[in-house]
Amino acid sequence: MHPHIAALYNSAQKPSRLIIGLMSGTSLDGLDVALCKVAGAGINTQIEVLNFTTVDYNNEYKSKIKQVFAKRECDLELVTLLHPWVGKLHGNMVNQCLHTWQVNPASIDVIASHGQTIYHCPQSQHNHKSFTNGTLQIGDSDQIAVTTGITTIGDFRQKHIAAGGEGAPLAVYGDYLFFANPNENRILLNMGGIANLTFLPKSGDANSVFSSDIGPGNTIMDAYVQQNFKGMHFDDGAKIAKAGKVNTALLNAMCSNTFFELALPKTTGPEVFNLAYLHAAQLQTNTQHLSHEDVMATLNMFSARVIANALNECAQSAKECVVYASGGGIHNPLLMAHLNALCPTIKAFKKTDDLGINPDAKEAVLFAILANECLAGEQQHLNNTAQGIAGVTMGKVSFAD
Ligand SMILES: Nc1ncnc2c1ncn2[C@@H]1O[C@H](COP(=O)(O)OP(=O)(O)OP(=O)(O)O)[C@@H](O)[C@H]1O
Ligand SMILES: CC(=O)N[C@H]1[C@@H]2OC[C@@H](O2)[C@@H](O)[C@@H]1O[C@H](C)C(=O)O
Repeated sequence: MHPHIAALYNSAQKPSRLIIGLMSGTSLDGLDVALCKVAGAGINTQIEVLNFTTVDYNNEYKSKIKQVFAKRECDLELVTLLHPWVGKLHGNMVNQCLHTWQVNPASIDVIASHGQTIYHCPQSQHNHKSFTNGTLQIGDSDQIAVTTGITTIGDFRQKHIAAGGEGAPLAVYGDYLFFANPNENRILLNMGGIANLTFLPKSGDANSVFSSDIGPGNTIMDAYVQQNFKGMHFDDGAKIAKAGKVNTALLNAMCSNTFFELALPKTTGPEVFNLAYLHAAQLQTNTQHLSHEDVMATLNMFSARVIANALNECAQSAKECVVYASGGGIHNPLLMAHLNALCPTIKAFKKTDDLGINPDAKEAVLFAILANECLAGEQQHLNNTAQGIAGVTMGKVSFAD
């Protein structure tokens, strides 16, 4: 047996494993790195987050990725070069974290790497009859494995697509295994660039569980701030939006898009929800001359309204749902206040730290859970193609040498 296979076999049989989960989202703010101690597998998974940090991306990373990010046309040579470059960078960031945390790389069983999404296009979006759903994450796992000396499991989304899914959201697998609870109907809400939710009925009925993207979380707000407020990446504390007034005509125009009419579950990305989307709605409503503050107030309410609509829809199918929120959007006080006001059907709004998981770390932890399933899972507990949940094991293995 190859020593790397023997090492994986050994890891899979240990009572607990050390797995580093890596997530680089659509906001391009940084690489989330979560060092997790994972015991068991399947519905017996137990997770302890031993260390977590976000390693901020510098302007070079942001500007290089933005040249290809969510663009239908871009420089193919640059994409080809970025794939190993991002992988190597992520590997170096992991090395830097391990050094800071004083953790021996040899003690880590595997790294779970999401990579950097550069394009996401479910069939409902691309409309080419001869193609299936598509998504592309760069940041080659071989580079991460070679740079860190740690076996790396990556590229999780392609199996989901191969099995008929849209490649996202994958949160449902980790959410179901780790957060489902027989005493409470739960909605796990993540508000990153794009907002998504997982519905977990207390019945535990795997056929009723589902996960879906909702629409924009922070992505259009971030893009608008970056375009109009030099040096700013996002509307910190919603200061800009709080100084403006919601424009109802613009808000209503933004809310009318075929994506919102599609049944759940569905996925989307900044390929749809971007500044061009805003500009089209402004042209349609003759609101091109609004102040930046009024535009931001409207964008904030737009995200809140579409998220609230999805939460209220879920809450109709199960009484007394409790929402557990995560992702950068929880730090936006105006967005949170709007959500509270727009969701009378929700019993309570909480954050995932009430369930023991730092809300900023949740997505990185999710990928650690997926890698743990790839390594030590026995069978998939979820398999419902109607809900976009394929009963497959995801992830590809890269060895260090
Ligand atoms: N203090 C704050 N005030 C307002 N907004 C904030 C604050 N902190 C973070 N955010 C928002 O959260 C975003 C980052 O969220 P997050 O890291 O969850 O995104 P992501 O992982 O890239 O997204 P996804 O994985 O969903 O694509 C920021 O770009 C910003 O819009
Ligand atoms: C293609 C892609 O990277 N999608 C992300 C993005 O960020 C949030 C939302 O859109 C979600 O669908 C997904 O990530 C999470 C981790 C998921 O798959 O559950």
